[in-house]
Amino acid sequence: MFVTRKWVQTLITGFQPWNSQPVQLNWTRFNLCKRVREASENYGFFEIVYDKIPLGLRAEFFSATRQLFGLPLETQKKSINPKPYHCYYGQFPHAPLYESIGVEDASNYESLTSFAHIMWPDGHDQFCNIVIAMTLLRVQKYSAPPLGEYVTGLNAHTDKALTAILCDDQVSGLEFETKDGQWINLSLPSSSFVFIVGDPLMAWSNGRMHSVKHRVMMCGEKERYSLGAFGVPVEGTIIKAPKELVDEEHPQLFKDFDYMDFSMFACQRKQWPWTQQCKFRLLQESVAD
Ligand SMILES: O=C(O)CCC(=O)C(=O)O
Ligand SMILES: [Fe+2]
Repeated sequence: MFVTRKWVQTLITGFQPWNSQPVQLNWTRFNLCKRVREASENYGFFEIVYDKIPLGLRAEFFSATRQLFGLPLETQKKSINPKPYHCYYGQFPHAPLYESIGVEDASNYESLTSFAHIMWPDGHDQFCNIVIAMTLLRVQKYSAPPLGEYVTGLNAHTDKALTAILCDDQVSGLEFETKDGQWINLSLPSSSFVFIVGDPLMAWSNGRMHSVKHRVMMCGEKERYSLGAFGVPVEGTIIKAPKELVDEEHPQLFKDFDYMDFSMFACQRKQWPWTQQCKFRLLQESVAD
């Protein structure tokens, strides 16, 4: 499953701009785009039911993920990448249960095999074949909390990627904050994924889409693994609200900004993964003259 530029553009063209006629799409597609847009505006996340990935492959994927996190810590830390969120993260005092490993360009076999060679001296064909069939950018592990406790696995934050598509190994824990301030737990069926609107998509849509605050809370005896395919624009991408979404009634909320500058800015401030600080301020500061 890929989050392609075209796919994200479909979301954008699914908008019915305030000042023009609906985009000409066939009726089913138009309705789907409308529902995606409404969910993105009202909730900032929605469930994708996609049963084309065999459950066995999903299970194999999480077993490969367990193998990866089972490697010595020094090995996991070897995948160095200067780009934010693209390497090993973990051992944070604020989130002791949390660890993650990012793989850049994971749908590309060559970059995947070079990652596997860093992790395992002889490479790991099986790992690569499983991952390529799923596509990923980051895998997360949350250790089980102390018995009987309900503990934060990942603090509340909004995503700095354009979009995220997540699934887990059927150990629930992902929670979303609704617009009226309630936290709701999402237990995903094994054939589903969740789509999340990130801050840049919120800025790109001139504030129409809602970059929803979410967190991971852990309870019970099981550790939890999740997979996140994050939509990261190519270097040099400028996030700029389309003119159709800007008018007198809806002035441009954010200055145009370079995605990579924003991502570096968010990461350098060591906000991640605790970026619940007002995203508007973060975006505005990052693009300030
Ligand atoms: O592990 C999860 O389900 C959530 C991960 C997440 O929100 C993130 O990595 O930004
Ligand atoms: Fe997130």
